Amino acid sequence: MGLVVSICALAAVYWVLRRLSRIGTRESYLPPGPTTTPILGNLLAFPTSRAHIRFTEWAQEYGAIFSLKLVSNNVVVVSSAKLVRELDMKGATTSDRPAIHAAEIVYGDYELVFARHGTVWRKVRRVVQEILTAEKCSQHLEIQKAEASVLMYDMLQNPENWYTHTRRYSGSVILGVAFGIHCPTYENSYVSRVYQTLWDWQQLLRPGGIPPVDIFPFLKHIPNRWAPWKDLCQQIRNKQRDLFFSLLQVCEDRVSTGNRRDSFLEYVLDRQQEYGLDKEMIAYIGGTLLEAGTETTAVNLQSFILCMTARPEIQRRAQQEIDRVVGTTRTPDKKDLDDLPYVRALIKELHRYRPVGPTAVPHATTADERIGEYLLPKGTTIFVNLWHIFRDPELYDNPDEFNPDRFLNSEFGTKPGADTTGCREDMVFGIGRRICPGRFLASNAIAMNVLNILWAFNISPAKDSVTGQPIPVDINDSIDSILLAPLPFQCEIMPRDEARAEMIKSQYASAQGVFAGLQYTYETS
Ligand code: HEM
Repeated sequence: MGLVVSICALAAVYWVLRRLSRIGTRESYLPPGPTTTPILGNLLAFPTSRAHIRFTEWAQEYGAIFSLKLVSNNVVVVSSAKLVRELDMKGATTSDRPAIHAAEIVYGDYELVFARHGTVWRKVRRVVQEILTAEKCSQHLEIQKAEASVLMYDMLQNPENWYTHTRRYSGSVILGVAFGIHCPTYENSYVSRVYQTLWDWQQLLRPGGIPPVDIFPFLKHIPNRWAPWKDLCQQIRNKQRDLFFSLLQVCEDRVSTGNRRDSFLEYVLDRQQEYGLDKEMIAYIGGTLLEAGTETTAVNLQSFILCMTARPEIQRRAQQEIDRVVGTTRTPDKKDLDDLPYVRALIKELHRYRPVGPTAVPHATTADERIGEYLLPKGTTIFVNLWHIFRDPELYDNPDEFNPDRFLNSEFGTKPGADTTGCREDMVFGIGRRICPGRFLASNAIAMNVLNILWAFNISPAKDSVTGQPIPVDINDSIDSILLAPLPFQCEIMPRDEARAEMIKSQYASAQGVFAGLQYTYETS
């Protein structure tokens, strides 16, 4: 009897050890990837910053699809347009988000960007998609145009603060179209509150921002007194809710008093029953638009200024084209873009060269799915490495060069003979069913401001105060964050002539008429 017990005990130990030894080991059906270590897999090798660069190095070594084991979690990184097309087509099983415990605490399941694939996501996504169609966004072009006039005026009056002006601009546009609010300044405004909460949230989301609870779920159960990050999540949640619900209140008051501003949120409140939304969902719809639309658009503009500072000859060529079509007696209009092929190509090249989200937002599978020749089990996290796709030497000649001409020579900027399967113009906005619903609003913003800024200003490197020599900018510079934002840098922004400066001032004055219909705010609370 004793012998039987001993054999059983040994067998149990052997079984446990075998199971343990498999943890962290890559299964044969997964795509290849860097060598794993027992239990941890690739956890220690997972990049803690600028993931797109490390992912690109791995793609060069292991191919267009590779995998990482984070203990028992599977992560797959896709780095080719062809495979993105497969993801686009297999949206039914690849549209979830990975479970992120911090996001669960901060947002519950209400914030669209992080929401898991389920009833709430479907309901909210439908509404957001409906209010952000190209047609609905065109009804708000007046606000976007007026805000773009303010951006030009701010750059004229106070060019050294151009970085903050782009932030005010993008925040105030969303506040205008979503809530009917105009923020004339960055400081002490709703916009700076949005940036503060976004910053806190991104610090928390960074690898190492909190203990790895998503990989070691038992960490979730550590009592609050030993887990200060739980408090931090709660504080961010409280700050966000204060902001989201105070903005909702503004719109509810308008609806109830009839003092309307025709904003998205008023539209949603009117259809609350039809859409089956509760108050919580509506508040988070507004909050999501604000958080997802503000920094992304500003970063896009900041990258534009960076590229123009670094490449004056491209700037001149675009200005010459605009001058031929628009002239000097009026400011540009978005419709002018139809007659400006080089400027259109410049915008496409900007998205390729500096994608706002170089690894997009990770998706996750809701069922076992085949991508390429591999099996991705249910629950696999999928990153799309846009950075590598847009620098794929099989697709692009000299991919590290900022060169709008490539988009004049072919639809997707690709080199002659390249296989363009899966290439699409809006890939920078994401994949499949989760594609960015704000892409029409964002595209209007970039078009208007690129036209305005090139028409109005000459942008050049700042001069060293002692030597008078231009201070070169690093076109690859970026803040270490999920978005590829340039670090704030100095440049000279000068009106191209006095007549244009006067026109900027008069357009700014006319824009005040548009804002008169909106609620002004310097609100901080
Ligand atoms: C240049 C500007 C922008 C870029 C490059 C951008 C890019 C992206 C990307 C890559 C995603 C993830 C898509 C995916 O998971 O496959 C996304 C999601 C999202 N974006 Fe944008 N975005 C921009 C502006 C905006 C604006 C202006 C808004 C709204 C006003 C917005 C709202 C959203 C929302 C709500 C989601 C989450 C969609 C979901 O998960 O279902 N974005 N965006």
